[in-house]
Amino acid sequence: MSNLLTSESLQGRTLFAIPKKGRLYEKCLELLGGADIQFKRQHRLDVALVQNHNMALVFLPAADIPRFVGEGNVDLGITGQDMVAEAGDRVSSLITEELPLGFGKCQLQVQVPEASTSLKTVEDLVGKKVATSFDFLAGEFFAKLDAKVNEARSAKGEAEVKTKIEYVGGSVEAACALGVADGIVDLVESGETMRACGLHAIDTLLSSQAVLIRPTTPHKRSDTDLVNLIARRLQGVIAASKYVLVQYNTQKENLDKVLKITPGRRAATVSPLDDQGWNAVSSMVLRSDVANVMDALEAQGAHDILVVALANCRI
Ligand SMILES: Nc1ncnc2c1ncn2[C@@H]1O[C@H](COP(=O)(O)OP(=O)(O)OP(=O)(O)O)[C@@H](O)[C@H]1O
Ligand SMILES: O=P(O)(O)OC[C@H]1O[C@H](OP(=O)(O)OP(=O)(O)O)[C@H](O)[C@@H]1O
Repeated sequence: MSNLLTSESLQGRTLFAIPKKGRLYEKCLELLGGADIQFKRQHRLDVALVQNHNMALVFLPAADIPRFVGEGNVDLGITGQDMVAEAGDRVSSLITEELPLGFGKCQLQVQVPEASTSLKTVEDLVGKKVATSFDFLAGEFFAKLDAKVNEARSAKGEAEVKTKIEYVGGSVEAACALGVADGIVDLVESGETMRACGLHAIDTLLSSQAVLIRPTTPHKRSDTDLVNLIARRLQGVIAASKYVLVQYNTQKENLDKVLKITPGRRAATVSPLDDQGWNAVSSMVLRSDVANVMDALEAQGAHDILVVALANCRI
């Protein structure tokens, strides 16, 4: 295979857009590995041919992926739900959110200096300056708020006010300290960045996580079977990360009680043990519940409780 990537080498290939850097990048690579999508990304190249499928990966800024997917330039993409919303109704109406991916979880929040005595609610920011990289969503949010506040103001004969949305490309949290803005709209996960900058959140515009997206109307070039196959594989990897398999032995007289604790997704598998009076049980359990489930099983007399991680699954 030639090392040179040209539009000809992409011809006929299904195109899958992946964030080229940032918070979602590493997780996306793990996901692709789990789905056995094999590729080598050459230094400085934002396109990589997939070796075991008629597919190419295109590494793009997370913010551009909704538009490329919506307009059918690529057949599949991963980005944040925040980016889909920020792309606006025209683009998001062209996109189907195929699968929430369970990582890149964060919230888009309005933040103001914690020490401020005059800025306590979002209404206090009306007519002031707000810095953000999400100028569409923040613009929509404050336009509605402006309208509400202005209705009350006009009833009192007061002049209209308009909140000024100031676009900044990054390090948004610095805007208040630098005097560029009175408040900001930015993403919060742990809240560490916000607190380190002396800010606190006073409202939430949306909650977001990474999502697999595809064009609602596939491009005529698109290989729908391959797109569906990849989506199913990714779904398997995500499900495997959410669940574990719990296996244990129980006396038959306790079976009803332990099956209430581990009912399984469809039903638990119950097998005889080579010891009359005992059964072996295996059941899928949400990873986040597993410690509580083990405690409860032990309290009901279950023995030899094992938790097995799933490398992959189809459910
Ligand atoms: N702190 C965070 N925790 C979890 N997910 C986040 C966090 N910050 C951002 N994200 C998610 O990752 C996406 C990409 O954000 P990121 O800050 O990595 O952007 P980027 O594309 O690297 O751009 P830039 O570095 O220029 O800001 C966001 O749209 C959001 O969905
Ligand atoms: O609540 P926290 O866990 O502190 O995360 C929030 C921070 O993460 C994102 O920025 P990132 O670190 O990705 O860099 P950026 O500012 O360059 O976008 C976001 O813009 C916040 O600054």
